[in-house]
Amino acid sequence: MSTNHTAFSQKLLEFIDVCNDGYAILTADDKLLGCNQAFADIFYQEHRTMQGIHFDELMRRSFVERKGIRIEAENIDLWLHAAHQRRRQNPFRLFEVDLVDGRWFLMSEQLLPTGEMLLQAKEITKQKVLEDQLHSRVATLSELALTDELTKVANRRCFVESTNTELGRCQRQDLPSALLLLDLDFFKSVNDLYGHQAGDEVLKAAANRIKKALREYDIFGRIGGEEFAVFLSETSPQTALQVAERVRSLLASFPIKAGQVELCITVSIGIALCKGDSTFEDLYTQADSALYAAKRNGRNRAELYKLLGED
Ligand SMILES: Nc1nc2c(ncn2[C@@H]2O[C@H](COP(=O)(O)OP(=O)(O)OP(=O)(O)O)[C@@H](O)[C@H]2O)c(=O)[nH]1
Repeated sequence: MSTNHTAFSQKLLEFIDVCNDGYAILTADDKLLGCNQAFADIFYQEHRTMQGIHFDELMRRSFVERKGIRIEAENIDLWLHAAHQRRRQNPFRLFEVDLVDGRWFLMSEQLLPTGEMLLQAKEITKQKVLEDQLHSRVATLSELALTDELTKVANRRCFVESTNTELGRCQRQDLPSALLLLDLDFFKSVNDLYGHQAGDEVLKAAANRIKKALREYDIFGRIGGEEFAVFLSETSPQTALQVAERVRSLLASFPIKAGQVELCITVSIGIALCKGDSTFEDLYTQADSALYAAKRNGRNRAELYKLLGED
């Protein structure tokens, strides 16, 4: 080795000693040849005491002492087995790890043809925290864009989009489906007699109660002031009628508490059955016309849209 080379290696070691990034070298049989203190800090260890430790042993310590690398596994042997499937497969590998104490590191593994490995660990906790905040902000914004603020059920846009997707699927697979439009009866008088806030309470409670009468996979949304809608995919006409009746009777069965008062609230429902290539707009118009009939025929009832001449 030339003098210059030796000087370079010596300087490199000095830099590595004070570097914020962790450095470690593993032998071909996976034992720690040496590391700097920044690397040892990941494992809460003193770098001089780490020499000769096998990679597996280092991971076992993290697992047992719950210090260092976060290892979410029931069985460390299985975890090590999976880790060895990923390690030493390519000359270079980059991956992120998180620690039990919440820190995050970007790790790189560089393999020499001899099988020795250089590990570099760069702390990326700040970037990860910002990334997390950004993700949760995006999630909140998407949720706000799709959810009705008052009742927390799907808003009109979300309902229409989801229904269009499901309607298309049912039509492609030739499955029956139905659209229900629900409108609370004489709701204006709730506002007029007890105030807008009581009206809001009624809307929230009614939405909750309607949801209880539905199946997990039914699409339910608030599509206007006191108007809700339900799309029932893979549902026969008989079942659609039963669901509408279940919703109607559950709402009428006991009063809704709104502040100091208890109010008897009922709902009128219009039902449209999907036929052939009906669009959402077709179904909506038909359900709306059936809803109008339900109101006209005395409210607190469900009506099925029928074409002229149908039974
Ligand atoms: N409190 C409250 N009221 C709302 C909201 N959105 C719409 N409304 C009210 O809902 C009422 C709807 O009344 P109408 O469409 O006249 O019908 P109705 O009194 O329910 O009578 P029918 O539908 O014919 O049985 C109006 O008074 C709206 O102001 C809301 O978010 N909160």
